[in-house]
Amino acid sequence: MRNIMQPRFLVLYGSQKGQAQSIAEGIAEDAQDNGLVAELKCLNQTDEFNLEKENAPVVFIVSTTGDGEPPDNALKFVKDIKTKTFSTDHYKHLCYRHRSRGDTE
Ligand SMILES: Cc1cc2nc3c(=O)[nH]c(=O)nc-3n(C[C@H](O)[C@H](O)[C@H](O)COP(=O)(O)O)c2cc1C
Repeated sequence: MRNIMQPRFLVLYGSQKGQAQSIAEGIAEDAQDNGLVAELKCLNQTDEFNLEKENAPVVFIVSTTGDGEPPDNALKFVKDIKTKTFSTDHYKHLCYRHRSRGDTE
């Protein structure tokens, strides 16, 4: 059971071949070892996180596949973000870091 006093953050990953997922899992394990609670979710688990209301820090770990494409399990998330129109302060509340995985610039 989660101790409500433990600082929580959210780790969201998108991964085609597993490397980004493995890094995300490593972050979650390290967090647990250091007294933090990391909720690990794939970006396609959209009913299990809500960035509109998220007040904990969010870490995105996302790889690139194809020709600069998002991985299959991040496609819907990316498509939704790209097709919606947001106000400039829509995600102002969000504290996040993004780590991309790829082999080209
Ligand atoms: C088929 C394929 C396509 C890739 N396309 C890109 C790309 O367009 N840009 C890039 O920076 N890296 C590309 N990469 C490199 C991957 O992003 C990199 O190996 C990454 O670590 C894979 O993470 P994953 O295992 O989580 O999918 C590609 C790799 C593969 C196998």
